Amino acid sequence: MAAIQINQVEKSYRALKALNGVSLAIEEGEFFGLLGPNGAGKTTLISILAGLNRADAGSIKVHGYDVVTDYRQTRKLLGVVPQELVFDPFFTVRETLRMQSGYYGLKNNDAWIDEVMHHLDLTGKADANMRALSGGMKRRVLVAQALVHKPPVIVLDEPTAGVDVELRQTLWKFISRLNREGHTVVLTTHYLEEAQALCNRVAMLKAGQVVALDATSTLIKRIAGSQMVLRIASGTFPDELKNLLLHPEEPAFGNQYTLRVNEYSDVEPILAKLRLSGVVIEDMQLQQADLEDVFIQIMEGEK
Ligand SMILES: Nc1ncnc2c1ncn2[C@@H]1O[C@H](COP(=O)(O)OP(=O)(O)OP(=O)(O)O)[C@@H](O)[C@H]1O
Repeated sequence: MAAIQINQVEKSYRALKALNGVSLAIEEGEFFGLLGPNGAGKTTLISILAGLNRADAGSIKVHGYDVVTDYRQTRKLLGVVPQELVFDPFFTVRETLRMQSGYYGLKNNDAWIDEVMHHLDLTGKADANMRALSGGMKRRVLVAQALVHKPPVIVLDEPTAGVDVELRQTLWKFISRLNREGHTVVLTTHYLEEAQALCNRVAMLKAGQVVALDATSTLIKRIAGSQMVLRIASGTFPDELKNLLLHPEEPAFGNQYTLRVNEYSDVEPILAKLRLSGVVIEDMQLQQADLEDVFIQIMEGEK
């Protein structure tokens, strides 16, 4: 059974179709990335999943339970870290986490609360009032709050937007550990490097539709290929290689040319053609394409 089964979900805000028939299944134990430019519909999808918003059509199931009709079950299965920081400023960190535990009917949850605070480097702030915390610290509490009931499915909406490197590392270490222990993790982020490093599989949303859905490594291999960056010391770049340029419509950047190569065996014939046309190479680098290249290609609509 899928951890999350999203079936033909539609949502409009007046004339704007924020989600236009989204379907995808996230398996138990996956570390899944939900990517897309601003306004693609990621937060709308997560808020429907979390029961904070209603779909106009379609359904979402968590471990087989419907997020609308079986809300009591799905809210126990899910731990959602929202994008926005909303807190009661008069409570301490520990009180906030105890209250959240109470909300799930958990008494005597202190051992786990202590462990979560420890892993998120919050122990030193346990008795500080929420209003006295920095934005980064508040975000840690938001993560801790979503984890008090040890949810099997953890959903993080832009958890690292605007936070420092230290928190990112602390957070990813802890979330990766929970994932290794069997928790399903769904992440939205604009940091594609982060998504590439963490997510086994990603979906890309564009204008409310899924435009790519695959293993991260497959997407990178299938779509982007590698790049060869050449700097020419002398000679003229031959016309017959211009079809390999990554951006043939743009003028060359200084003496630098970026070519698309699919395999290492493509490199030698390119070098031979350059040599024949009298080009002397000053510098050459082969760069493996990354998720950002894939993202840009897909969002521009060329596959
Ligand atoms: N409550 C609302 N009322 C009207 N329009 C909304 C509302 N919430 C979202 N939208 C619109 O729906 C579209 C999808 O928004 P959503 O926040 O889901 O995108 P997103 O992919 O999460 O974007 P971001 O990366 O900026 O967080 C956007 O065009 C947004 O302006």
